[in-house]
Amino acid sequence: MMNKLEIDSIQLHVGNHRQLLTDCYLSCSSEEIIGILGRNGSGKSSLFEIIFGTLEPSNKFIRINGQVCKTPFAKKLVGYIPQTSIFPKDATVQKLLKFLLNSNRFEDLKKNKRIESILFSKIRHLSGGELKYLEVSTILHMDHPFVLLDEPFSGIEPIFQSEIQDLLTRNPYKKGILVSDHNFRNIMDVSNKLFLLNDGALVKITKNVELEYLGYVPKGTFSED
Ligand SMILES: Nc1ncnc2c1ncn2[C@@H]1O[C@H](COP(=O)(O)OP(=O)(O)OP(=O)(O)O)[C@@H](O)[C@H]1O
Repeated sequence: MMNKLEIDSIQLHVGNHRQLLTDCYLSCSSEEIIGILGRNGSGKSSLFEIIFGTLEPSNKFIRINGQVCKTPFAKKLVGYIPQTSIFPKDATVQKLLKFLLNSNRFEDLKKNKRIESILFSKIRHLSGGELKYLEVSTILHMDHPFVLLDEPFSGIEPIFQSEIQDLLTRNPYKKGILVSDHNFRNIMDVSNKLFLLNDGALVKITKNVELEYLGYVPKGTFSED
């Protein structure tokens, strides 16, 4: 089944009436990977929490398959991997996966060599790369039709960055994916659509050089001079 997530009219104020998000529109369909770039503090994590349903802005409009949805997480429509892990540290990987996944999906994920090799380890003993790989592969095997990934490549060694990219592009259960990170090349490699969160608005990027014009990357990153 093809699913569609639409967000619109997001208004978020923080602190002393500062308006952090003013004009965010995007739509994401099954199998689409949408990359969201933005400078530190531009509001990417806040936007994800709003879409997930755990941060309440002054205004929002979120529709899933045409239905307005106030708390997508409660209806298991959206899964979220935040920057900092929330997986329970004392559980073993196997125990956690059996809890989070149905038996078919568990068997499926267990075939993955990386997962197989850490199955009996405790979460607290995984390396940063192993943990992020586990989190991303797990959320992609859960039931939510949409997944939000906040900085899955940050602080991760190159081999794992590339393996996490592979997880996203394989996307076996055809989820709609929103992914943000400061490693813009990883994001550009995996995404079908790219946005820059700039001055509170989601700006659609169609040519890489626009990221220079908007002051997100240094001059010369994509242009000749
Ligand atoms: N309740 C609050 N009161 C004051 N400022 C806030 C509040 N919540 C968020 N902010 C500010 O809003 C900004 C956006 O934060 P957010 O974490 O969403 O940005 P981000 O783009 O994910 O940043 P980063 O890339 O550094 O993780 C930050 O400057 C933060 O300090």
